[in-house]
This record gives sequence, C-alpha cells and structure tokens, in this order.
Amino acid sequence: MKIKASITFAAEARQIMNEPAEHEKRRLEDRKERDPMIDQQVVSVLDKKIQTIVLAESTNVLVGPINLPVNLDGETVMFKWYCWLPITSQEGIKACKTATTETLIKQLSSFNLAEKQQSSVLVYGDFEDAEHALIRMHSICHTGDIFGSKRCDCGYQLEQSMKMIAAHGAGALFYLANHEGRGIGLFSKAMAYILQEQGLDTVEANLELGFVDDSRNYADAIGILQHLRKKPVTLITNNPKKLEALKSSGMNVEARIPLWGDISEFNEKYLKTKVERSGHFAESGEPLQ
Ligand SMILES: Nc1nc2c(ncn2[C@@H]2O[C@H](COP(=O)(O)OP(=O)(O)OP(=O)(O)O)[C@@H](O)[C@H]2O)c(=O)[nH]1
Repeated sequence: MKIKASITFAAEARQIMNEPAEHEKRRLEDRKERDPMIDQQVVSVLDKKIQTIVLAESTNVLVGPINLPVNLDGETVMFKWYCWLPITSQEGIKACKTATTETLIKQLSSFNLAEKQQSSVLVYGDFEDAEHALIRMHSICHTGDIFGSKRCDCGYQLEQSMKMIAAHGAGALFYLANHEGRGIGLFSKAMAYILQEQGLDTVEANLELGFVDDSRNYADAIGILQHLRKKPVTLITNNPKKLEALKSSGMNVEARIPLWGDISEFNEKYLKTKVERSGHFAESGEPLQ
C-alpha cells in the first residue's frame, strides 16, 4: 500500500516539476513541424515595443508600454503597462537570449507561459524624467489582491499604492509574480495558512514547512526599474528588506513612505508578526503594540 502510494506520488511529483503532459508534448511537436512564417508587419509593430534588458544575473525581454486604463474608485486612470520575461531562467527560452523579435514570436507559443510566472509594472506620468516619483515593489498575493482576503493587508496596499502614485503624478507599481507567499508559492501558502489556524505565526509556519521566512528576490525588478528611471525614487513600504535591496543596487532612494491599513481582527496577528519577527518598520501611531 505504502509503495503504491509513493509510486503515485512520484508520478505526481514529475508533473509538479513541470514535465509536460501528453497533450502538451503533442502541442509542442505540432508547433515544431509547422515552423511558422512570421508576418513582417507583425514583427515590425512588436519590434518597436520590445527591448532586451541584460542584467548581471539574468536577461529579460521587456514588452511595453501598453496603455492600461484602470478603474480607481470609479475614476479611469491611464497607466502605461510593461511586462517582462526572464529568458535566462526559463527552460527552452535560452535559445532566444540574443532575441530578435522574430525569433521570440516564433518560439512564443511553445514557451507555455501560462504555466509560469511573469511580473509586470504599471507606470504613471512622466516616470523617466519627473523630479520625484513614487514606487512600490508589490509581492503577488492571490488571496489578498484577487479575492480581497482580510487575512493580510496586501489587497489594501495594492489599491492604496496605485492611488498614491496617481495622486503624486509620477511613479511605478511593480507587481512581482514570483513572490507569492514571500516566495514559497501559493500551494505552500495554503499549507502555511492551515498551520496558522493551529496557532503558528507566519514565520513559524514557513519554517515548519522547510522554508525560510522570506526568500524574495528583487534583482530583476530593480533592473527593470533602473532601465525605466535613473533619477531618485521614493519607496512605498514597511519592509526594510525591500529598502535595502533597492539601496544596495545603487538606486538613489530619497525617501520611504509607510503603508499600514485595513487592520482588523483577521490580520492583527499577521501584522504584529511582521513587526516583531520579520523586522518590518513599525510606525508610531499604528495599533501594533
Ligand atoms: N508565507 C506567507 N506569506 C504570506 C502570508 N500572508 C501574506 N503573505 C505573502 O506575503 C507577501 C507580502 O509580504 P509582506 O511581508 O506581508 O509585506 P511586504 O510586501 O514585504 O512589505 P510591504 O512593502 O510593507 O507591504 C505576499 O507575497 C503575500 O502572498 C502568510 O500568512 N504566509
């Protein structure tokens, strides 16, 4: 019984490790056989919006800007949206490291990107040249950002920081898609939530599952930021690690704006743990003591 269970688990583990399923293999084979002719007009339209950004540890293809009208409290606010693809860390994508737009288009449908994570940035105003600009490095939170969960403060911080950037007149919100659960992934976060329901705090739950408290990396996002703006930035965060990552990259951080809010019975312990165990800045006047 035990052996059978472990065989089943091994098969499942292979799937988790992204071994392509049969239908996916067929799709890739089919794609190879077709070797598509690419319309040069399509290449020329996209070429104007695609750049390759070579960083110390990765190469990223950045696409944008794309107009993104966003509903902020009933008002339509126009952001410019960019998305980037780290092409050195993705299996099969290495081939287009020196990517021409044409090779990128040719390979794109075989990358299976819906199964992977891509981050993006919403830019507002004259981000390159404005004297002062606000930025936020927002770690993805499926439960808080999408479902509006009150177990954390993520959804509130996301919306609030977009409003702050628009009100300020220039800024950028980086939405970091490989940061779920402080880097442990959504499924592991669900398991961590179950442990938290048994009384463990955020840090303890991560550790019990074999993770560190926080494994987020900001290098690619900072590289994109430095490509979009050289002038000083003001960072919206309560997290000293984000501040440190930005400063040690050489970016000029002229100030930090704290962002606490939406505190309730559901996230009180979570917020307290941020300050007491994860080292987040506690601002005076916050009901976190
Ligand atoms: N592992 C784990 N991750 C969580 C939990 N609640 C929220 N998160 C994740 O935590 C990340 C947000 O990180 P935080 O440390 O809360 O806040 P921060 O963004 O680093 O700091 P601020 O910039 O001040 O918001 C998101 O990726 C969430 O998915 C939790 O209970 N356990």
